[in-house]
Amino acid sequence: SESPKKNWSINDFEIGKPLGKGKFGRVYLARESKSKYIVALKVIFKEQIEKYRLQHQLKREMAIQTSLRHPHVLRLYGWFHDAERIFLILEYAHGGELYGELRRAGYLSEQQAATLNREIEVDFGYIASLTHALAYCHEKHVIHRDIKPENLLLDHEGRLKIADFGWSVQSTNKRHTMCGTLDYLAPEMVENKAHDYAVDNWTLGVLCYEFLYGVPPFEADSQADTFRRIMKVDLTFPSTPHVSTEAKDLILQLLVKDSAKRLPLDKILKHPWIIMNADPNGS
Ligand SMILES: Clc1cnc2c(Nc3ccc(N4CCOCC4)cc3)nc(-c3cccnc3)cn12
Repeated sequence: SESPKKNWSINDFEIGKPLGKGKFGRVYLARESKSKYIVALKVIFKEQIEKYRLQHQLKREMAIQTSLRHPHVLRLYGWFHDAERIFLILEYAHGGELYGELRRAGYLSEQQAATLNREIEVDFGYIASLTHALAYCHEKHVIHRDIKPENLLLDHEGRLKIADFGWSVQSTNKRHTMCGTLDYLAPEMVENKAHDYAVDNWTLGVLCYEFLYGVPPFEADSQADTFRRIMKVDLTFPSTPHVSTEAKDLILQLLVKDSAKRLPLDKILKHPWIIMNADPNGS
């Protein structure tokens, strides 16, 4: 909704059920009283932000997410604050977390993971959608750096929405800050080396593997072992479930240690695995 710049307050909203817990607060279903428009209200406690000195990061997340307009990026409509809390007015993703779907299903079909066609319109599956969204973010000089199933939401039609730009950065040059969870970290992040856009390409490879096998590729019992597996790119493909050689080929072209050698986003969309799953006459 293109609401004109308005200084919102909590009295403009009816708060509904909690949708989930974020790192620094909770997310609630909410409705704007006048328009009856449904939103997600993310409540962040100032004292938590001050304690971890994340004010600038939160400001950056808000500036970035407000500036991004893409069908696969969750909208941030605006924000307001009171004495102890900051409220983000976010697009409500009716389908909840992709994580939930992945855990319920165990793993996704190749069609669902790569791309899928709907009678009504060409719609893209998760990897294709993510690639389009990341290409858009990279055009706007934004590296997300924290793409993981928990940050991927689904709308009422099951379309993917990237949320939680808490760790993204407006990339002017190479970044050095450590962030994100372990499983999805590219080697250069794990080594706390300079990194750039290509970290998101690596993460696409991690997610592609996880969508098809139900577990991330470098999962291990301890953080140290996960680090080691990432640094060695210790990648194995279980024989089950049957995954096509094209899917494995794409994963192998993304999980490459040398960030300059990872398949660029535009080439991902032309990869045989994506093409063969975009069934042109609708399925
Ligand atoms: Cl931001 C934002 C926008 N929309 C959401 C959302 N939407 C949403 C919809 C529906 C269901 N349910 C659908 C029926 O089955 C039960 C779950 C959950 C979340 N969830 C979260 C969230 C955050 C943290 C943990 N867990 C969920 C954040 N969101």
